[in-house]
Amino acid sequence: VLWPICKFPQASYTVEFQKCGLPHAHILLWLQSSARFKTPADIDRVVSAEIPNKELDPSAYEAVTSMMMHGPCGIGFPRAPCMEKSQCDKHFPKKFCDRTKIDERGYPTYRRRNDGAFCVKNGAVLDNRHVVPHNVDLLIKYHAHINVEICNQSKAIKYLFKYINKGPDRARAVIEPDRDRAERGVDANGCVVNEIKAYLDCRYLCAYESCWRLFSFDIHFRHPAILRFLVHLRDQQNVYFKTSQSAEAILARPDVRRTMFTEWMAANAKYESARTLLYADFPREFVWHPDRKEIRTVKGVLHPTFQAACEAHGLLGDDKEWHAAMDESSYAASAYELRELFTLLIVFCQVSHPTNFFEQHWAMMSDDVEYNLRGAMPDPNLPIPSNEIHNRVLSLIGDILLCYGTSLADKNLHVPPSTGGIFEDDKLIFEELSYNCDELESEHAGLVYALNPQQRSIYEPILASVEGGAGQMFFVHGHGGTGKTFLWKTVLAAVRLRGSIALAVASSGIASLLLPGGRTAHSRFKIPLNIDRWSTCEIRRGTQVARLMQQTKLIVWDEAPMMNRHCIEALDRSLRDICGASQPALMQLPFGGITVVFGGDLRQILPVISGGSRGDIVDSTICNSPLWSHCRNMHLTVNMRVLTSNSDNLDHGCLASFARWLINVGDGNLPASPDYDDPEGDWIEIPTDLLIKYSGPRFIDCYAEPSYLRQRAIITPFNNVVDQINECMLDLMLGPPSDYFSHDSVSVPSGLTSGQLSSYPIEFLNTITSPGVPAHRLRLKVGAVVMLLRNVNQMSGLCNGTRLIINVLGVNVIQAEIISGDHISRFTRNIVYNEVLSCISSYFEL
Ligand SMILES: Nc1ncnc2c1ncn2[C@@H]1O[C@H](COP(=O)(O)OP(=O)(O)OP(=O)(O)O)[C@@H](O)[C@H]1O
Repeated sequence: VLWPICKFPQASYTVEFQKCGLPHAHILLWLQSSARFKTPADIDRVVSAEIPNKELDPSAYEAVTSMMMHGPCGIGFPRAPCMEKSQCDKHFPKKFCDRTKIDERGYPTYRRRNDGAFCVKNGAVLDNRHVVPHNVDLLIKYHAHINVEICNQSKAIKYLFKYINKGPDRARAVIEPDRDRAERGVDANGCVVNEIKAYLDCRYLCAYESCWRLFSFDIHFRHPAILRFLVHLRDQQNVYFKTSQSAEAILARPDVRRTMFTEWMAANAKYESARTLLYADFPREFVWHPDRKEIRTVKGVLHPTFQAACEAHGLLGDDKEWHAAMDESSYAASAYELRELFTLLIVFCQVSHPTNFFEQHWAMMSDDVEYNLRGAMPDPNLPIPSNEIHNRVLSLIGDILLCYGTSLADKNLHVPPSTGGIFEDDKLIFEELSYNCDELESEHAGLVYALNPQQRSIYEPILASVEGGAGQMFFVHGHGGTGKTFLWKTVLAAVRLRGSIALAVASSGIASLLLPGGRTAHSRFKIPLNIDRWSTCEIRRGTQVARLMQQTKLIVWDEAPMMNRHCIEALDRSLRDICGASQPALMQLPFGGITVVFGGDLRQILPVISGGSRGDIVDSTICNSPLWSHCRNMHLTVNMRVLTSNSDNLDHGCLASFARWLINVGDGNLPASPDYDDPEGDWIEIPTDLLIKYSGPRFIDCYAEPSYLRQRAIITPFNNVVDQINECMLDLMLGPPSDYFSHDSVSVPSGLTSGQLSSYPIEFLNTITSPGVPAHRLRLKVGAVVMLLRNVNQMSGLCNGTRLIINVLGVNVIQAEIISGDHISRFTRNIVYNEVLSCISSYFEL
């Protein structure tokens, strides 16, 4: 039993330990810090760790030696209950000590003089080193083992509270048998009523807690409560702000104009009774809520309820936000854009009632559908049943969902009856076979003609493998600019113009945009995000994706070295299974007999293994996969980027030397600079002739021009520096900023109980920053450059790395223009704040 006494020695309560049947209860008294315990001598008066003098006080000697001697334990007494791994877990015997001391942490070391005092217990001689700290008067009065400790400084006081709230070590639980129902009362609904049990069904308070409450001890308090009354001259109140905030944003804050003092004046004007009170007396009848003055005011509008204010902030976690996004977009967006936005919301934004959501908005997504149906009818004036249009919109949304690798059924949307169109059930195959063969032919002819000898020596065996059905596996090594993408385009065109299916994938979204018909490997093959050596792709036999795989003749996988080998092995397992379903012999072949070409530069980014060591990273690369032994390695070494660059602005000699220098960096051939004697890093000096000296126009004069922004970027390795640069650049731009806030919650299926959940309050979640996820507050302005951090829609060029310029900042929707990749100048409306907008990183360029 551990018991705190706060007012010792005038403890006003009487706890009769012996009556409790605990004559030798182990009681720990923590003596609260007070003026009495300022010096070691004060402590010595109350707590002792020494054997009293038998001659002077026999009863004290008797009490201490019978109850407060620890042990014997240690050598010769290994079975003592305190012994753990040959050591006493209470650290007895203690050291002799001439006087009581309190260490800097607030823990006391009691006086244990080496004065020859001893007693004999269980045949062992024990001296002052074995005395448990005690108070002699308490021992004599209660005749119980009462361990007394001084809780002398605030650092140690936490124990006082810890022990109170710790609860008992033991509890008794009773499992009652289900007695005969007849003995019990049954209410009108047939439910058993056990009045006695219901009466006794009370909250359990442990002994410590109940005593703590009975004695009304404070847990904490501050006395006296002090509130500083603000006084200032008219419009001369202090305004606190961060240097990074713009003047407009500061002035828009309601707390800037309304202070405690101005509101006192306002209350005087409004309430008769207030005029009788002095400022200092005001709190007796009025309450000042420092936080309430602004919480209901959003962008200068005072909302009637907190809920309305939350809604205006877009903080409500129901579908309202998505409905509002659709409504907001409907004023300016076309039906086609609205369908894309709708699909985006369904895929990324966890809409809770997809069917309701669709039913409420399908009409606004149907303008062009009705127009097209009428155009196809012999008499355009005939009425079209709304059911027909409804289903047509659904089916168009189904087509977009397919591009995201999902379907109407997967998203709990109604599946309309089939219209019986060609390839209705195999849209993915149809899509892959619908390339324009004439265009492909002329493109291919030009590309093949231009191939350099190295590229040709790779192109031919790949085509031979595809045409002969040999199902070979290739790996094409090549540094940046050696013409890998050029080669992929040639090979893909060659296979596709023959009417065969060739799938182009890349490990990253931005690289996939460079390939014709390119997708990320994860989305194309449904590779699970949590991957291990036993994973398989989430492609079921008999599905559209599975049928597409069975028809595929070639897979080109760019930037393969940055993919964990388990992803590649998962694809191998899945393709063996899917292709082997129709021809069992294919199960024995890598990738089910499909020719697969991997490409990349092993010196570039390797797979990211969170918390992994260098060895883990190397182990996860493709060349350590068992599949590697099947791989035919080919090399591209001629830097075509240097050879073919025909820009007048570029000095070819400089470009070539830069390319050579870059290869040397990658190969580790450059010595660390003698100027930077840094044992941690490998510092390499960039030759001054490779540095570009900037002498162009200023950012503030040109930032409205997309072509200016497209060619410029600031790259820094740390997110906090990015944030600082963003703030600085945003301030340089004209116009008011808009703030968008993320909406974070703890994922409940992660095994947390509700108690554990409450230890992750929203405020805490909002402070968490992690790589790849922007901060809780995203500040944007029209004209700002942002970069997408997720693959939102690769077909539209919206993927991880796509840069856009903000054109319109709505409440729920942002309209932006793409400024990088092949989809430049495409307007996109389908970026909606909350989960999806959280994939945007504010990103500026000079
Ligand atoms: N055989 C060729 N004839 C003419 N131009 C070529 C040839 N091969 C490549 N190029 C050109 O060289 C440049 C670099 O080629 P490409 O982008 O294919 O290289 P890469 O290896 O994919 O580079 P990175 O790894 O940096 O993406 C491109 O402009 C491309 O058009």
